Amino acid sequence: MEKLMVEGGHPLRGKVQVSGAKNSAVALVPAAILADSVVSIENLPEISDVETLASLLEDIGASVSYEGSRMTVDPTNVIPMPLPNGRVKKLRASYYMMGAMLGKFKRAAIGLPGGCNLGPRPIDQHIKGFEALGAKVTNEHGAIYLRADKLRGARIYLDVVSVGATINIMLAAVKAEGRTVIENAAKEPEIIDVATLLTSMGAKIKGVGTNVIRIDGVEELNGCAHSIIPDRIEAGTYIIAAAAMGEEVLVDNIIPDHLESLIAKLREMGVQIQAGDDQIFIRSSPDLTSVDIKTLVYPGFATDLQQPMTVLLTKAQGTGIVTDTIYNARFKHVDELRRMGADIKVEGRSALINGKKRLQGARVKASDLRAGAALIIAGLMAEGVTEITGMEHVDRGYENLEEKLLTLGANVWREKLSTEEAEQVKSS
Ligand SMILES: CC(=O)N[C@H]1[C@@H](OP(=O)(O)OP(=O)(O)OC[C@H]2O[C@@H](n3ccc(=O)[nH]c3=O)[C@H](O)[C@@H]2O)O[C@H](CO)[C@@H](O)[C@@H]1O
Ligand SMILES: C=C(OP(=O)(O)O)C(=O)O
Repeated sequence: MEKLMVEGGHPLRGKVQVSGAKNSAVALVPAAILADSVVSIENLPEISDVETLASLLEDIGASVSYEGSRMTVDPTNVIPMPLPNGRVKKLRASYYMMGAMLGKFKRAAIGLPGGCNLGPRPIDQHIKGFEALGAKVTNEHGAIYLRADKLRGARIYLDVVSVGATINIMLAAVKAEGRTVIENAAKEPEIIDVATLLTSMGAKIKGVGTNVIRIDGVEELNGCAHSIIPDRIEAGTYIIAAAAMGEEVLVDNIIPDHLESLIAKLREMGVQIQAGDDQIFIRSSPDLTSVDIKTLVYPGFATDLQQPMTVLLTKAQGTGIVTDTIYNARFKHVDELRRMGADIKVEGRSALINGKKRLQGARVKASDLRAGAALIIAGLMAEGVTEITGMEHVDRGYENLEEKLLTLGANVWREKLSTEEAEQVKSS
């Protein structure tokens, strides 16, 4: 077990390159099995979620190889092997194996997924979609069994706008007979990225990026090459870090349009931001003003950036209210921030942040991926050294985190936990 040590107070300066999007990659890798020949995925982030998914593909007979940030998947010999718990539980996105295997084999047996503990993360809308396509779905001893004689296109109205359900239904429907219409679909850029890959394979998909997606099933899908879009959440994390501590920071290899809601809020706070074609320049200000944030489905403010944003608000003048309408329990970072001197109250699905508080280095624990990102930014801002455990969550989603922060002038390093510390972390 390791901890990240962050010595605070160093201004950030320079350029950081953003990697491929985690939340695309975790759907693109399972999608590759739908093809009948080799799929090459470029700009793949080197993160543990991708490694886990690649190992699941190997478990069902795919051949996976890497060359730098390119992954090649040869799905020629895949078989519908059950994937019970174990590694499936390590991440939420293992649920994309359900849609991909159902689409490919008309059957699948997959353990219930894991992922960040953000409160309940139901998959009823995914199941509703699979059933509408003709699958019989049962939950037996903690695993979901899907079986269909035939998949037939259907009209599916999502009761909640869900990224996961939209993608999973697309994966299951691309080879179904006839037309599938997903109504009230999510519009996140990662969904468009998955549809782009499927279209390159030969799928017929229209309307992605709107709330009605139409899919005309095809019999076969072929191999192709695809490059993943930049990670808007990783980019947002560095942008928020720069808004807190940046003298002059350039966040490069991004799609600024994907970050509009964040940019608008940061400008409202007084952060200087210039957006170019594929980069954003950020300069912090000593006089930041508080704002209120409400997370919403895309293009609203991303729930994944809510936790890092909470930290920035501890520095601003006034009181900011952060309301998470997607995950109402996504506030586990708040107790840890309080240990560092933050003045934050959680009421229902909102956090009230009283600003202009100086943070102090402390021993804190990352309870989930973006809580970890938030604590790292807090560490960069704090006086003294912050020790962050729970880094396995952060490693699920941030490629070369230390290297990138060091390039910007931060002072961060990892240390192994002593046996005593490891015991304490396990029992806390
Ligand atoms: C819309 C939204 O902001 N989605 C975010 C959500 O995606 P993620 O894929 O985790 O969640 P969904 O988009 O699927 O779910 C959105 C909401 O719908 C609910 N739900 C979902 C599926 C279902 O079958 N039943 C159901 O009730 C969820 O509990 C949640 O409140 O978290 C990801 C990781 O933090 C983010 O990258 C996504 O941008
Ligand atoms: C919560 C996240 O990941 P996951 O849905 O994979 O747990 C995230 O990307 O912020």
